[in-house]
Amino acid sequence: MKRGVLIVLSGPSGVGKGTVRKALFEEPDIDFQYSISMTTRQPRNGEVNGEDYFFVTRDEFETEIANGDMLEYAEYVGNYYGTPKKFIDQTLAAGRDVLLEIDVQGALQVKEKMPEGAYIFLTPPDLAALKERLIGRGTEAMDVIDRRVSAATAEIRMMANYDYAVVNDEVSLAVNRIKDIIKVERLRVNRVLPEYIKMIEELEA
Ligand SMILES: Nc1ncnc2c1ncn2[C@@H]1O[C@H](COP(=O)(O)OP(=O)(O)OP(=O)(O)O)[C@@H](O)[C@H]1O
Ligand SMILES: Nc1nc2c(ncn2[C@@H]2O[C@H](COP(=O)(O)O)[C@@H](O)[C@H]2O)c(=O)[nH]1
Repeated sequence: MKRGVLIVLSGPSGVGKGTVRKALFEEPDIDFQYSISMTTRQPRNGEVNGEDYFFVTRDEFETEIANGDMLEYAEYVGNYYGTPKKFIDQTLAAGRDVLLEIDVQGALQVKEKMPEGAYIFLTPPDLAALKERLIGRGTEAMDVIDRRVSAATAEIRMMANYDYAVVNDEVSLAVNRIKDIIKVERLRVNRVLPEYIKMIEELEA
């Protein structure tokens, strides 16, 4: 059985990864599994355990690390964030496509282990827009926003380590760009080539 496609959507906090991912998953032709991350950060209003994140204590997170259960993890602005390994292994082995939405440190760790994935860096039009988005979201205090914007300047320098860069100027445009990347990736891993061959045969008939 063929393995699923691994897409890693990454980029600075506030660039719009979650917004773009949710819009992407509403597209009728997208059938990806979403990897729910684990974090030690406190839930925001409306966030649901097991849907947005698995919210755990630092001790619980460190036990997962010690047991080798994390595909990757990073400490970001004072909290742990990481990707449970079992879900990724099982989903890909079952031939299902999976999307990770993670920070830059984590994405580069996954790339070391799974270079066959597609690594997409979502970038803001500029840093001022990034800060405005974080302020507009209204979920972090100003000192945390400043730390996230400061982390972003180092993260944007890592863009060249990715396979693709996508500007999130408008959500619908970013979604279409990512859908094009997914098509290319499916062709690359030979998953839809038969459909194209059938199309060519029909055109030639
Ligand atoms: N293209 C866009 N234009 C304007 N605002 C946007 C755009 N994309 C997202 N936003 C807004 O920016 C804010 C941050 O978006 P979002 O929470 O999706 O970012 P994120 O990258 O997932 O952040 P984090 O990594 O911190 O979870 C939200 O208020 C969202 O509505
Ligand atoms: N390395 C990882 N980073 C992750 C993961 N899940 C989310 N994140 C990133 O953390 C920051 C902050 O997230 P927030 O929800 O507190 O705003 C952001 O860049 C996320 O993309 C993960 O599993 N591993």
